Order: sequence, then C-alpha cells, then structure tokens
Amino acid sequence: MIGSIEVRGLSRTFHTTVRRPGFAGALRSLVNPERSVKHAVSDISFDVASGELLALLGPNGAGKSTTIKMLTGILTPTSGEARVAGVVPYQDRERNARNIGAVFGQRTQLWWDLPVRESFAILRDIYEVPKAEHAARLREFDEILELSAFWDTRVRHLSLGQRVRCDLAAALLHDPPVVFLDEPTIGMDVVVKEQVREFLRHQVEQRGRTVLLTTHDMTEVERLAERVVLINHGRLVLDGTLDEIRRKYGSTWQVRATLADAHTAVVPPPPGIALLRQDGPQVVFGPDGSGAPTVHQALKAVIERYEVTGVAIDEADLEDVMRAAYVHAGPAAEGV
Ligand SMILES: Nc1ncnc2c1ncn2[C@@H]1O[C@H](COP(=O)(O)OP(=O)(O)OP(=O)(O)O)[C@@H](O)[C@H]1O
Repeated sequence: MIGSIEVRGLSRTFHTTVRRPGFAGALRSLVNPERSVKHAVSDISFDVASGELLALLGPNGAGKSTTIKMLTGILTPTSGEARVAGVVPYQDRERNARNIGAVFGQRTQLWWDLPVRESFAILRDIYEVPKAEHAARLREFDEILELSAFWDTRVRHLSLGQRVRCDLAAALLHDPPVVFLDEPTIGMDVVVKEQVREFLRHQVEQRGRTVLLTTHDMTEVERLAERVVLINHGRLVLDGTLDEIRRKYGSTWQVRATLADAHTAVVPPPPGIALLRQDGPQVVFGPDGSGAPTVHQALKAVIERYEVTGVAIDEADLEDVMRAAYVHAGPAAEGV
C-alpha cells in the first residue's frame, strides 16, 4: 500500500485553437477561432502494487506522458481519479512531491549552471534530508551509477548519459517510495543504458520502490518489467505480465527440424501445430491458428513425436508481440 498507484477511469482532454495559415488566416482565427478537441487519455484504469516495476507502453502520441503528468500532479485530469501512495497527486501536489521521484529523459531538474553536487545539496535542503542520510544515499547511488567522476562538473557540461544518471540520483535522494521515469534511457549508449537498468533493478528489488516507466525500448522492457500496460490512442488496450502477453500475441514462432529419415511420411503434428513446409528432411512447423501452444510446448511436442537430428526455433521477439497486440486492439482503439 505504501507505494501503490491506483488509476480509475482517468481521462484528459486538451482543447486547442487551430491556427489557420497565412496572415488572413491568422486574422480569421482571431475573430472566429476554430477549436479542436484532443482526447489524449480516455478512461484508463490500472494498478501498480507497491514494489512493482510496470512499463507503460504505446506508440508516439498514445498518451503515456499525459498519464505520467497526471500522476505526478503536473496536470489535472478531466475526469477519473488517481492515487499515488494514497495521495491524489493533482490535489495535494506538495505531499505527492515528497512521495515521488520523477525523471523525464528529455529534461533535467538540476540547476544548469551549478556543479551537480550543489544541486544535490539544494535538493537535500528542500526535502530536509539529514546530512548523514544524504551522504549515505549518494554513496549507494555512486556505487552503481559512478557519479563521483563528474559530480563536480556543471550540469551544462555533462554528456546526456552523465546528466540522466545525475537526474536519477537527484530524483531518489529524498527516498520516495514511488518513481516515475519517462523514457529515462533515450539516446544513451548501451553501456550506460545497462548501468541505469541495473540501478533501477536494485532500487526495486533491494529498496522496494514502485517504478512506473515509459519506454520505446523493448530490450528495456524485457530486462526490467514483469508487467506492462499498453495504451493506444489514449485507451488502455492491454494489461498483463510479459508471459501472458507472449502467450496471447506471441504465437508467431516457427520450429525447424531435420528428420532422421527423410523418406518416412510425416505423421500429422499434434493439435495446435501445423506442418508449414517440408523440403526433404527439413520440416517447418508453426501455429495452426487454433489457440496455439507456446513455442516451448511446440518444441517438446515435435521432439517427442518425430525422430529428429536437429531442431531450431525462431521466436517472435517482443517487438513483434507488441505489434500484434496493437494490430489486434486497433479497431477498438480508433473510436477515440
Ligand atoms: N498540452 C497539450 N495540448 C494539446 N495536445 C496535447 C498536449 N499534450 C499532449 N497533447 C496531445 O495528446 C496526445 C498524447 O500525447 P502524449 O505526450 O501523452 O503522448 P506519448 O504517448 O507520451 O507520446 P511519445 O511517445 O511521443 O512521447 C498527443 O496527440 C499530443 O499531441
């Protein structure tokens, strides 16, 4: 309960004025403004348990950042409700700020012209963190994020990877139970990405923090998240564990086997599996579209049923699985 997130029927609509092109258009817009309505987030509900890491996924413009902005108290929803660690974020921004840390990969919350360490000291004073606690936490963060090499540098002179590592530390210095990360590793090299992921794993597993993360990086999702929530056109289209999602949408596997005896007729495969191709001893099996088994079940079935000298699997990667989920959810989501 301490760090849980509850989202119930959350919606956010934006009203904007459409700008007509040219000088005459600008004048017309002034006299007779044309309004447009954008349903950025529509009636979404989900929960994140205390100590859980959830990835909020969706294509560009799906409504991820808008959702995070409502949960961090930056935006007020048009309707619905959210609670973060028991607090309604947009009603009690100050209490919410003490319970959460937030990192927006594209922006920094550090002071541009100050050395990083001075930003950390200012945050210590704002959040009234005792000095010894602050120092101990910084040492802990430094062990994985290796900040001390550059924490005397002005923020404006840091590389992107260095800056985001400092932002992560800054967001967690006051020991918040809940952390929001909006594309934290965008633009980083693989080494730094891995460092940040290790840090996040440590914060979830060892410190019990609740993390809500948005990313377009499926490797990140596989490495970090057990559960994902997928939104598209502002609507929630899927909420489940990676295993569940793979079972539901990830049936685009193929099992390729080499038969020991190419001349024996191939007996029909078990239910759920189809023989897709045969070229001499080379046979390829795939799902038959009737609620196919997982690739591991299929592999077991093939090995048990046929005498094979070699076997290989081509499994759909998570990117394919998510694409299948979007396609499946598409028509329902379009009506926004
Ligand atoms: N302040 C705003 N005024 C008007 N429209 C907005 C505003 N903020 C967001 N939108 C619109 O709401 C929709 C959702 O935007 P949002 O930034 O939440 O998407 P996202 O899923 O975070 O996308 P990305 O992956 O590209 O960051 C988009 O169509 C966007 O143009």
